[in-house]
Amino acid sequence: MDISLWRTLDAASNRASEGLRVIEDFVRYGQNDKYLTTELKSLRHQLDSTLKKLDRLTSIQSRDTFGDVGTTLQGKLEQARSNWHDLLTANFKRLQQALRSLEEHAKLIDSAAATAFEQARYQSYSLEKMVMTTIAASNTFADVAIYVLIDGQASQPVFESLVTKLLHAKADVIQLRDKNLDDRTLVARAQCLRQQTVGTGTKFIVNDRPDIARIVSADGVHVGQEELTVAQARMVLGPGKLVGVSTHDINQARQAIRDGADYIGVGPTFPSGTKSFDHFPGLDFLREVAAEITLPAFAIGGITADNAAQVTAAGIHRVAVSGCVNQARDPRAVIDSLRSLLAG
Ligand SMILES: Cc1ncc(COP(=O)(O)OP(=O)(O)O)c(N)n1
Ligand SMILES: Cc1nc(C(=O)O)sc1CCOP(=O)(O)O
Ligand SMILES: [Mg+2]
Repeated sequence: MDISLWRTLDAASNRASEGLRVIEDFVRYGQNDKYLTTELKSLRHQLDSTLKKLDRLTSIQSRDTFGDVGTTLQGKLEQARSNWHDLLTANFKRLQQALRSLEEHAKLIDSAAATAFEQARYQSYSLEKMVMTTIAASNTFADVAIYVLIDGQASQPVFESLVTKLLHAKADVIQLRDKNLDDRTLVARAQCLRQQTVGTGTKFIVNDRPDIARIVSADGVHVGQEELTVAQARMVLGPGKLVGVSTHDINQARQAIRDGADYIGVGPTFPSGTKSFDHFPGLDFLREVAAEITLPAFAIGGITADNAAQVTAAGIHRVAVSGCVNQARDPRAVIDSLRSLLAG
């Protein structure tokens, strides 16, 4: 066996492991994201076990760091990482290029190892999407705590007046969720909500309908477990828009991350006057999400200023509410007290 092949495998395996470690450290210590850390760790272990199957000793013996012409060719760019995005992008690239090199060179000696490196490379593409989306979404929703769901109301003027109150109350997100209006009326309400929210800092999400979200240039869409997938919703909405997903158990929450959702609804937490449910994952589910997920998560279902402290005690500091705000005589007072409870 040509020693140069072992030298190449040694260098590429070190590069892959190092790139993966940088990403894992960032997600673990910088983001405190247990789920993503676990996924990255599992890829690292998988990679280690494939590398072990190759002849690691021969590979190390063939190492010639001082004779490597590449060690003195480091570009300026390699020392310059101006933000988390650059740092992660560079290290995912390093990982993927190293995996490709391992795959191509392993083909010369061990086709099973080559296939394993190929699988690891595909997994790294998915992980890149999950990590980058989660961190970007955490930034997008950094100051977002109160998400209000409203229906289309009895008329356009009544609707406009409700939206005006919610904007004065500084609701962070308003979702238009109406299961009864015909499409044209729904589009008219959505257009009105778009005009009222534009430039205010309040995000505008359409429930269920990426087509309507696109028509009115909403900020995003919210989909449920039996509706369009995140990828399908993005296909309709176009790039740069938010897609949220309802989740009712921890596996659905993990799947939403793998699908590249920007946020999740987690519930139902308590019995709700807005929608009826047979099953309540409740506070236990909120605790599970808080323990391992940093993708923005909004507790939903029967949340009011009277029980919001239980939500924060479960580790969730964002809520999506409907009844407690829309039926209040003073929506602003409710939003203010929710906000101070969530901040506490
Ligand atoms: C923020 C948020 N979370 C959950 C839901 C519920 O969505 P879904 O399960 O699709 O049910 P419907 O709202 O469509 O009845 C939501 N709308 N928003
Ligand atoms: C629409 C909806 N979805 C839920 C879920 O758990 O997925 S709970 C819910 C109702 C939210 O309204 P309220 O604050 O009035 O209970
Ligand atoms: Mg829905």
